[in-house]
Amino acid sequence: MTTTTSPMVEATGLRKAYRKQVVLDGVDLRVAEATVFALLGPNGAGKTTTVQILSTLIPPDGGTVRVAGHDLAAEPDRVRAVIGVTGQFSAVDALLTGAENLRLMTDLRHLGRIEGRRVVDDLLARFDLTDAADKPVAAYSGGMKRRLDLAMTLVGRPRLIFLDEPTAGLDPRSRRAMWQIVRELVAEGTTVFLTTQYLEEADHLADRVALLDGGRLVAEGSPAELKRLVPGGHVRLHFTDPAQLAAAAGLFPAATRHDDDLTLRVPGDGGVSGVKALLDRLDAAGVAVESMSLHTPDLDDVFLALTGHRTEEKVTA
Ligand SMILES: Nc1ncnc2c1ncn2[C@@H]1O[C@H](COP(=O)(O)OP(=O)(O)OP(=O)(O)O)[C@@H](O)[C@H]1O
Repeated sequence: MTTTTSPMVEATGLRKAYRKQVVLDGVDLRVAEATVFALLGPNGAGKTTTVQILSTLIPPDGGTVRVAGHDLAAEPDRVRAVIGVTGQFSAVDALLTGAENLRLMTDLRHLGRIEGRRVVDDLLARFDLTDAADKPVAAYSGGMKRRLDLAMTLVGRPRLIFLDEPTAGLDPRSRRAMWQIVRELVAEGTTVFLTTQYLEEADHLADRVALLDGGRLVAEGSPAELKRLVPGGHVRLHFTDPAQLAAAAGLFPAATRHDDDLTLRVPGDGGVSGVKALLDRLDAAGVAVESMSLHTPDLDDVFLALTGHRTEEKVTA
């Protein structure tokens, strides 16, 4: 893995408003080379706007950005030369075949016939599209289209790739295939800037995660660091008899009791020894528990704790 002192992306005080609606309200970002950075946030949080600014598609109202050491405002062409963008602004032409789409990209890059063909064949094979190479993209599945989109971006050998919600709407298998491709790219030294609404995706893929809400970053860190921001997990005990719930609540003073649904939340990390000790105590006291469930904090809990809502919720402006 490559390490450099200067980050691949460095944004300071990014601001953007549409009329009176402030979309980005002073956002600072640093993305190290050959890492995955995930920008999380609910619908309308400003993720796509951030990607559009960082990839030179729209100008910010304020703030400075450097990409691979180049100032975005002063040297946009140099920035464009090192980046690739895929996702919501897909360049894939549905009427052409997968191979034709890729050839279009190699022609745009003036790769020449022989080199162009080699690159197309390599990318088709790498993205598991060789069998579908001569089919029109209109007949591709969602996962195949995303893979082709990313393959087209790679023709330009970008050092930094923006993936805007790369697995939205994909089935779990296609999602995992995309994650594997991203990991391989990063292992080769590519930097990936990802936006996603899926916290699980960020958890699996990202070295650093930033949570965007209301135009500001509310937290930034590795998935593990962010999870440590929220209180630990708990064991939830379910009862059928209010008297049994009361008895259990007496055993665990730190627990939170919910009389409406007859549950007791006992703080704990969900580890085997802690759960066993808890069950042993209930058993020794002769308390009858109907069922139990374990809950460990995930990024969803972090987001909820920091913003008061979950990422899937629609934010109304
Ligand atoms: N060209 C535009 N003109 C006016 N408002 C815009 C424009 N582009 C984006 N917005 C508004 O800015 C806000 C942020 O949009 P953006 O697309 O960046 O959010 P997002 O986090 O990417 O959301 P999603 O997950 O839905 O893509 C939204 O309220 C959107 O309506």
